[in-house]
Amino acid sequence: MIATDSGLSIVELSSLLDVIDEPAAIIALDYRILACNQAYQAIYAEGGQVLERTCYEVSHGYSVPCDQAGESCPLKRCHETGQRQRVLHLHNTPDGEEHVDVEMNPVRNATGELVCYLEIMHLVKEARATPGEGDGMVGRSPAFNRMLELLRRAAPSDIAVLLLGESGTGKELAARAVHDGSRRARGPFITVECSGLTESLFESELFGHERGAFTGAVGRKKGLIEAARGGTLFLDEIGEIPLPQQVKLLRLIETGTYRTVGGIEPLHADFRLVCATHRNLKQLVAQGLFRQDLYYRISAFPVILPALSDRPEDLGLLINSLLARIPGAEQVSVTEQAVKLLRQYSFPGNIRELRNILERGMLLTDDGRIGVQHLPPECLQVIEAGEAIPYSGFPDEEVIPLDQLERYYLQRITSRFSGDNRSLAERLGVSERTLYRKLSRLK
Ligand SMILES: Nc1ncnc2c1ncn2[C@@H]1O[C@H](COP(=O)(O)OP(=O)(O)OP(=O)(O)O)[C@@H](O)[C@H]1O
Repeated sequence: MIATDSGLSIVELSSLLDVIDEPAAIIALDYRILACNQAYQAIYAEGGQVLERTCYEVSHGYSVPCDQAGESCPLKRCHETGQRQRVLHLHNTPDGEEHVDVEMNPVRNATGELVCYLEIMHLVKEARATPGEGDGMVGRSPAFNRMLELLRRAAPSDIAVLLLGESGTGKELAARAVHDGSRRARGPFITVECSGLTESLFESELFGHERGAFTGAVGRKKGLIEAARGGTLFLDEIGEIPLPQQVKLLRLIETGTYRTVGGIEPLHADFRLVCATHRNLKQLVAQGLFRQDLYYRISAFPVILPALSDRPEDLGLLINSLLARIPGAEQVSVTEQAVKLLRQYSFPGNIRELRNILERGMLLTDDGRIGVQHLPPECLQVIEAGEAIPYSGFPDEEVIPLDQLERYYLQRITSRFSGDNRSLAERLGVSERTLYRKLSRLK
């Protein structure tokens, strides 16, 4: 059809698409693939043929269009709006299902009538949906995908991104993803850990200092702003910066210039700003602990990182990915029962805590299988509505050492028992001294 309209054969059209580096295809109004480039063929054909098959079948293995399979369909949205559409999808690739940023463009004839679509697949390198090599983000849950889509939208521009999320949710990895997806990706990525920086240290670290600027300044020192030239400056834990330093930061962001400590000449800064905090910045502003003007400067594009408990679908993937990344844990696995128990745990320390649990479990297991008995006691409680309730389903097939069982039980009973330790000891049939000794082992 399109080939006839344009006078080009399918072969010519496909070779025309080869000028596009990424996988690209011409899709008919009825979802059939009319032509595609070699990059598309390499990813989606798997040695077979893709022409005349539907895009949803080739990309997802679906028998119906994406919108009928519970996903947003860029083709349908393109048809409805007449505009270019971009959506993040999980697609079948030779490496398994991976994130793809799908761009759907309308193609019109001389009278302005929509005749087909040009689909370009931007492969997402900043995140993986299958366990594999590398140290970037992994995830495929709806909450993770929404966050990834926002990061990808923000990345190409120089807009200031503010990453908000609990500790251990992956804010540093997200900051890296913004950098890697930006036009500054070849430039430096400089992290500044803001908590614990005193006023003088803050200035000399950030701005650098001249020789003799203060006692001990024996030579000129390059500041982190200079180090970040042409790249990204990542200010981690920005909520911890005291007010006097906030003024200096604001001046830098507003004017784009700074002076080294002891220096006279104003220097031009050239960085993209990404900030992160686990604090509620708006609340800090209301309490007068964070400057409102600085808040608006750094929060042009806020992105909330989901807590691990908000992305339960990712737990298995994260476990496998983290095990592949922990040195020496490549051959280690987690038993089904232990995974079941982890699924019920709330992970207040998020992915960092999961990583710690796996590292610890790896050291405790002798046979390379992390079982229930290798999990820390806090995982053996189901947390519901903020209150600890006992986990009652100990698996029959895994032997739990009795002293661990005692610890679980003591932990559980002390959080629920309303009386004092004397009456608890009495009910447990031990002396108060014995109870104290046992309780002190829990800490
Ligand atoms: N999506 C993810 N996929 C794989 N690993 C992750 C992911 N998110 C976080 N991690 C891992 O979890 C750990 C904590 O991540 P990170 O330091 O980025 O968290 P954070 O939010 O910056 O924490 P904090 O606020 O305490 O600084 C790191 O080991 C990181 O590699």
